[in-house]
Amino acid sequence: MAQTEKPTALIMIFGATGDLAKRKLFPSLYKLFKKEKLDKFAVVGVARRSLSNEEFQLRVKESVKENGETEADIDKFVSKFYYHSHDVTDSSSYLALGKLAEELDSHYGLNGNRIFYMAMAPEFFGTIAEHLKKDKLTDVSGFKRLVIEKPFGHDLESAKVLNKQIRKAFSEDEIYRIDHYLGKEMVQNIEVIRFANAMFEPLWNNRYISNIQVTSSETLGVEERGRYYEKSGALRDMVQNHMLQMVSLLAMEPPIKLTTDEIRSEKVRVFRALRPVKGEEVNEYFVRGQYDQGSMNETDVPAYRQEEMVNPESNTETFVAGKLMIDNFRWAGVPFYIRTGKRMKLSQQRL
Ligand SMILES: NC(=O)C1=CN([C@@H]2O[C@H](COP(=O)(O)OP(=O)(O)OC[C@H]3O[C@@H](n4cnc5c(N)ncnc54)[C@H](OP(=O)(O)O)[C@@H]3O)[C@@H](O)[C@H]2O)C=CC1
Ligand SMILES: O=C1O[C@H](COP(=O)(O)O)[C@@H](O)[C@H](O)[C@H]1O
Repeated sequence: MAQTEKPTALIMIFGATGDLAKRKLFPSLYKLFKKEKLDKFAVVGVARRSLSNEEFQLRVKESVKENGETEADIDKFVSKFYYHSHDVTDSSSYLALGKLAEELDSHYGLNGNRIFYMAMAPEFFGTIAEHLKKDKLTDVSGFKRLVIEKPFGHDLESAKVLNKQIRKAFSEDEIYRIDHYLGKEMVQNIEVIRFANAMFEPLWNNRYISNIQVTSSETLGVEERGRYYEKSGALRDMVQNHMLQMVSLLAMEPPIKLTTDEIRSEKVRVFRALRPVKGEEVNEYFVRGQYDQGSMNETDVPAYRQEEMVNPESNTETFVAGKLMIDNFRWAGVPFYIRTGKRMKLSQQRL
């Protein structure tokens, strides 16, 4: 598809009743729809709970409502949303999903294009990809894409296994491993400030910068995501992906071209220069914390251990702060301080 063409596709969201779908995916799709950046499309939401199409559409409607939106626009948008109740571990259910996909493809004239968005706990990513292939949902006449955010495995070994699983169903250029922080204006501005501004680049080094701080604090608690969060904690939920992406953009050398591959290579060089922290040094470099009960805007809020689907004795961290050192010529001696947490006093992302 040429960059200027408006996309036409069936979008399948796995985990369509969850937080990511509600807070990010539906509102983003609606913004594209309002700006007329989507051509023909339909959305199939997949999750276990039993919902009718109308109930699902109502949830989508609630998540996109903002001041000034017209009901008619929203109704037109949500009318393209369908719901398929399905446990992704149950093989028998994919055939029905495939049938629904074909019907919608032909009803809306979607040219056989399909986007599969994994808005579910990471342990399901590989299973879903394998089923999509086995049950022929990836046998399409148009393009197919798999979108995954994170966590991508929980260590190197599991990331490799996951890669193998998804590569059986999708080729490398069909897989979009994304990080939504890279779409934030503040993060996109890093490149502009650094590389399109002759004033800053000469100062961007250890001679003029004493330390760099990257903060992402949220006032939200874990909400209804206890099951997922218990296995992830702040370290895997925020640090290993978003925080390190920001550190790499701040620290990388100017790429020879502003292309995906060149930028990635420069980021990888930053990670190679990251000083490993030995087991016995962890306490010197990192602190972890967990939120207790308290009040936010005069409303009582529970402790992490009292949240739904959280072990009452959980030691999962909801706050992490740490110091990273990048041992290269540019950054020798400059600490990068990162901090992120839930149920903090302020919601802010700061560099
Ligand atoms: N929330 C966020 O801001 C962000 C989240 N992410 C990533 O997105 C993914 C999802 O996160 P999030 O939305 O927060 O998680 P949630 O726990 O809020 O949602 C999980 C979803 O998966 C569904 N689900 C769970 N088990 C099954 C199953 N066996 N079969 C079918 N559906 C199932 C749930 O619905 P039901 O119970 O009805 O089955 C629900 O819709 C995670 O990998 C997370 O890291 C990435 C960036 C931001
Ligand atoms: O990836 C995630 O990000 C959100 C925070 O993103 P933001 O765009 O709302 O700042 C976080 O709440 C969630 O736990 C995590 O999975």
